[in-house]
Amino acid sequence: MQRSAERIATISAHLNPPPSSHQMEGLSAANCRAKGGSPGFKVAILGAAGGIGQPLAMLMKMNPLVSVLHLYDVANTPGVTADISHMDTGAVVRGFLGPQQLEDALTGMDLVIIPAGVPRKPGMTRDDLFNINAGIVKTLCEGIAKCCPKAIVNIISNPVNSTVPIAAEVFKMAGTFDPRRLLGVTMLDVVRANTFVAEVLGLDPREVDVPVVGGHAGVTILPLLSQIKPPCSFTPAETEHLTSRIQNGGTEVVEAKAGAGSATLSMAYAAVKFADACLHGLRGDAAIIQCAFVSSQVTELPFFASKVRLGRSGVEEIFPLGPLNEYERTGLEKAKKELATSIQKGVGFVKK
Ligand SMILES: NC(=O)c1ccc[n+]([C@@H]2O[C@H](COP(=O)([O-])OP(=O)(O)OC[C@H]3O[C@@H](n4cnc5c(N)ncnc54)[C@H](O)[C@@H]3O)[C@@H](O)[C@H]2O)c1
Ligand SMILES: O=C(O)C[C@H](O)C(=O)O
Repeated sequence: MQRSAERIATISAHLNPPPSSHQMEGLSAANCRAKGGSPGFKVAILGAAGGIGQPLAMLMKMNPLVSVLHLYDVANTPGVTADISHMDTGAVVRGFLGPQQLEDALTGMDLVIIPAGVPRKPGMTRDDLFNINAGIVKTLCEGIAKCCPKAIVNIISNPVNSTVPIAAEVFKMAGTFDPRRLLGVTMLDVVRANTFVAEVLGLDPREVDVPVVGGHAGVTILPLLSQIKPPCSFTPAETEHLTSRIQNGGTEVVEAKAGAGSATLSMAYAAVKFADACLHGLRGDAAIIQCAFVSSQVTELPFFASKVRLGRSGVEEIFPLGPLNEYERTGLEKAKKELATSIQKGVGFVKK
């Protein structure tokens, strides 16, 4: 009897939260279970109400490794949180709205995923987003440095080639920078590469593994077709076609969406695939290897995307590029030139 009265009180509190309540929570019973310490990781999504954020939030709510899911945005989080929280999966969902709730959103998080910021429209480069997104990423990373400095951070906001260096500078200034824990998400390039190569080879894309190195914009996206699994050779025309399609995959979507934004659904899929790999690494699973844009000594540049092994501390090993053919060596030089400028632009933004 007592228990049932308590339940009714809990449900009623959920339906009529006190006006001062600043958090939007999912089902109260689930909250009790989380307070009791259910296994799993605490994940925050910053920019959770956006085109990427919403499907990403939905897919993370379905991930059995997630026990608590914090959804932060400057708009629309109450609706997204209420909606996602009705899914009958284990993770407890809480919503946070606006800068005054950023610290609560971040405190205690193991993994923070950042898709906050504006997307491209046709005719724009990713670098054209810098003026708006640089400041957004800087502010969010200042919050991370303060509230969850040990969290793994996955940066999706473009231009990734500059926003990752921005994040690194913010963390350095705060004295919290751990290069193993900061990762730019280039997974969508790998997802596209696997798909497009599988199309040409007539294979199931799940059987194809294409390393994509460099960065995440135009010529900085460098697929290493000479290293694909299963091993396969391409004609020069096939190599040219595939490389160009992989490098311009983002633009293909931006043009098809005709002003309504850039890739959101395939990006949410890629972001979850990558976040899931980070969580498996955190759990201590063996041989978790993905491509990511990280602080690196693989080239002379301070950041570079290549294959990395993920573990309990984040990036535990960065693999060398391996043997490149002449086409790839030429591509690498072009990629490094553009990357150097984008990295410097990000560093300069924080240092100015
Ligand atoms: N890394 C990649 O492979 C990849 C792929 C696709 C898109 N992107 C990038 O991801 C970003 C988001 O794309 P989208 O399509 O979801 O855009 P969107 O406009 O649909 O959503 C962005 C969300 O960010 C929120 N936001 C804005 N300022 C914020 C702040 N200060 N704090 C928290 N949230 C804030 C907005 O309210 C919005 O809900 C863009 O920069 C886009 O270029 C990257
Ligand atoms: O192309 C964009 O602007 C978004 C994203 O970087 C992508 O590769 O789809």
